[in-house]
Amino acid sequence: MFKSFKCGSRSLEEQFVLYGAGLTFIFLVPFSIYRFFTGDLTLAAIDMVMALLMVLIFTQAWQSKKIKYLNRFSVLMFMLGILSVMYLKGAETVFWAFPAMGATYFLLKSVPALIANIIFIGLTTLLFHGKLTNAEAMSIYPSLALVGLFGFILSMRAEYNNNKLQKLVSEDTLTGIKNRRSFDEKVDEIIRNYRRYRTPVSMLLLDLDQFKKINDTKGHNAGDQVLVDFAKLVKSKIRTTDFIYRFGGEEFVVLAKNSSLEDSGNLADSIRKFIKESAELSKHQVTVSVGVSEIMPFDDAESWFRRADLALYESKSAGRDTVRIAETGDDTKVSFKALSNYQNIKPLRKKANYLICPYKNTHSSLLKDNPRKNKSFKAGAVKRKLPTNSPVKPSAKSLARH
Ligand SMILES: Nc1nc2c(ncn2[C@@H]2O[C@H](COP(=O)(O)OP(=O)(O)OP(=O)(O)O)[C@@H](O)[C@H]2O)c(=O)[nH]1
Repeated sequence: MFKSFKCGSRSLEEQFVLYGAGLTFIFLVPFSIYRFFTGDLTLAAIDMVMALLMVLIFTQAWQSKKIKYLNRFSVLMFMLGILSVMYLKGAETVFWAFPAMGATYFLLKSVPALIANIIFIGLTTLLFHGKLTNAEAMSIYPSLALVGLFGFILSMRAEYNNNKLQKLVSEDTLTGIKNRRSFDEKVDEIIRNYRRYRTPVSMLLLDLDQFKKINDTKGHNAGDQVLVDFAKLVKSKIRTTDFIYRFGGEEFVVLAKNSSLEDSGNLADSIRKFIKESAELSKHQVTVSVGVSEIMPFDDAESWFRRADLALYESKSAGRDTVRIAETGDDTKVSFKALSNYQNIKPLRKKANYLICPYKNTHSSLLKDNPRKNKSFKAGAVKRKLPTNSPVKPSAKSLARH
């Protein structure tokens, strides 16, 4: 139910299992001891077994953080425990069923929790079959059914609100694609995975060219529609395993998984062409500049993004409607490895709108040479300001690199 919300390093759902198992253990142990000393050995044993199972659930949740199966297991244990108590002690202990039924809605999603509760009520009916007076049956079964029903409605409402909230914080309201916040989260996740599996991932930073002109000449609504169409078109061009985000304003990012610098360069160039030739956008003469960088072993979120941003800057400087790739390479061990990955990239240099920008000693010199070096990656969109009398001629510095 709380799947998406994180609190510290553990999700609320994980915390709930930990607190739930811990508190249930603390609650059950005195009961077990009391029953032991009052001679109720069977119930004392059931309480103790339940308490030990709570210790098991707690330690598993603490270590593995995979609480999906633990939740199901907890529900099963709760229900079996209550059914055993009701079997041994009779209908007067049925009130223990209510907290157990309520707990299922915290531990499972609403529909599985409802199913679990229906099964529980069915088993309770079998257990009490022929043992209840009509008056008892008329109060026990409807009350169990109502707890199950209201729990379900509450849980559905919480899930609905949770999903709505999740959408609000993670999506861009104009284009419907994921927003900057989701991008930050995904980049962190990709970097964590990359450090472990070393699967290549590239970042394509896309910036619409002279977008201000569209707003100024055709109005803000037309500008909005261009952004919507642009997001839709790029989304249709990338693989379903890739991700697209609106980074801010007229700037978008694609994260291409399992994609080397060369593959991503080709992808970026095909997006550039696709946008230029698309029926929806060509009437506004929309073009896009793209900067591409591939994640490197030494990267953090900022340095990876910074390379794509520099490549985009080069792309804008070179007259817009182009793709630039930030190629890493220096004499350090890390970059030597990186260089050997790019042996096949040379043919791309021949393409007119497609040039490779080798940034030497990427990690340190990027931050040293970049005029926006003090801007924090997380602090807001970095903006580059270029002369608006497009097309800007490729800068001598940029061409000199090649
Ligand atoms: N319609 C609309 N315009 C937006 C939105 N967000 C940002 N903008 C506009 O996007 C424009 C961006 O302008 P600039 O940063 O000068 O960039 P540009 O005109 O694309 O020029 P270059 O990037 O240098 O090619 C600004 O006029 C913003 O007002 C939006 O959600 N809708």
